[in-house]
Amino acid sequence: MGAGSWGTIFAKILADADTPVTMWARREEVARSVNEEHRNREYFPDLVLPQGVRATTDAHVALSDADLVVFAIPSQSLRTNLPEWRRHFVAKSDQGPGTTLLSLMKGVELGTLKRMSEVIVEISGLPADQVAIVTGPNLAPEIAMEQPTASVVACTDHARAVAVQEAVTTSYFRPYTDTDVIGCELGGAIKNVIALAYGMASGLGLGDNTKATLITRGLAEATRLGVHLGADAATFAGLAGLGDLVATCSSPLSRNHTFGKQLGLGRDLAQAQAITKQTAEGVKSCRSIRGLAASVGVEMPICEQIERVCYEGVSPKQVVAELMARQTKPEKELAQV
Ligand SMILES: NC(=O)c1ccc[n+]([C@@H]2O[C@H](COP(=O)([O-])OP(=O)(O)OC[C@H]3O[C@@H](n4cnc5c(N)ncnc54)[C@H](O)[C@@H]3O)[C@@H](O)[C@H]2O)c1
Ligand SMILES: O=P(O)(O)OC[C@H](O)CO
Repeated sequence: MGAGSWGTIFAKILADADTPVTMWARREEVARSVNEEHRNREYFPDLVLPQGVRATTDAHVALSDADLVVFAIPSQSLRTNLPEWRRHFVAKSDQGPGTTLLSLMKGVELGTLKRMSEVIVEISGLPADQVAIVTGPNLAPEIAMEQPTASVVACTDHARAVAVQEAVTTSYFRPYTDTDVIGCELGGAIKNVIALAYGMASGLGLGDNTKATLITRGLAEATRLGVHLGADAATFAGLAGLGDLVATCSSPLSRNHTFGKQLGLGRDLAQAQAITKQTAEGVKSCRSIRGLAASVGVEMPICEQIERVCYEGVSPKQVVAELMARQTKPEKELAQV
């Protein structure tokens, strides 16, 4: 569900793993180009998609026979789409182990402060055991070129995670399984905000010490929130945590990095949006993640400062000064949790 950057490349992964796939696209021209030319002209004009990838704009056609329903739209748009989609997959879910609902999205919902899998459980009415996520260092343009990467399939039902793992294993995509959905999902959402900070540091012309500090302290604040919300601290040292954080922060292919760089160069939110034009999930998630942290009394100073740059007009230079002026403390605060 979603024929954008990641939806298209994930469809390629499924088809290359011999799992037939029907992509749902919003626009007729996108579905037509996939079916007639085996290309998604808008997102990857030079990439020939496998024969096993079909596309439709009809949600019923995409969903009614699906064993695995994959969501790949911007996080904040999931809630408005799910009630209509749900009608088509819930009936099928009465049979066998039931439909698996798989989120590829990396965000936290504004207002409810829910992770994407929580939104899916709430609206689908299906048990959490039927909802899985895929997350990790997975920049779609690199995977489009079949550059090797690893990823994580997380589900509270281990057997279901293994089934998804089998459905998406290829010579270039190596998924591991995990049952820590909370940690994996938070790792994916928070790294987008830290990548905004890292991009901002690039825009300010700051060097590798600053960037390494952002990655390390960003990981510390992600871990701190995760552990408070029931995640396993070790998850944040893995692909869904450190792996994705490093890839997204350091890659010019990352939309969050690119957006942050524009902010660091002195553009405001509207200007950065107009220049980059793509989904940078951290811009909205910095608000919900900060809200989530506040709701459990956890400090997330980098996320907080990114929100101030985005929504309060504070300059990136000023937030650097404020982060550096914070009260000094021991590094390994987790020991105190
Ligand atoms: N692109 C990547 O490399 C990548 C990798 C891993 C995870 N993700 C995550 O996957 C999710 C989707 O990202 P993407 O890169 O595919 O985004 P994208 O912007 O490339 O594509 C989004 C798709 O959703 C559709 N869409 C947009 N607004 C919609 C709405 N209101 N209702 C229905 N459909 C809508 C668009 O038409 C498009 O097909 C994000 O949460 C992102 O963080 C992306
Ligand atoms: O382009 P970004 O910043 O949305 O990052 C894409 C993926 O999440 C990287 O794993």
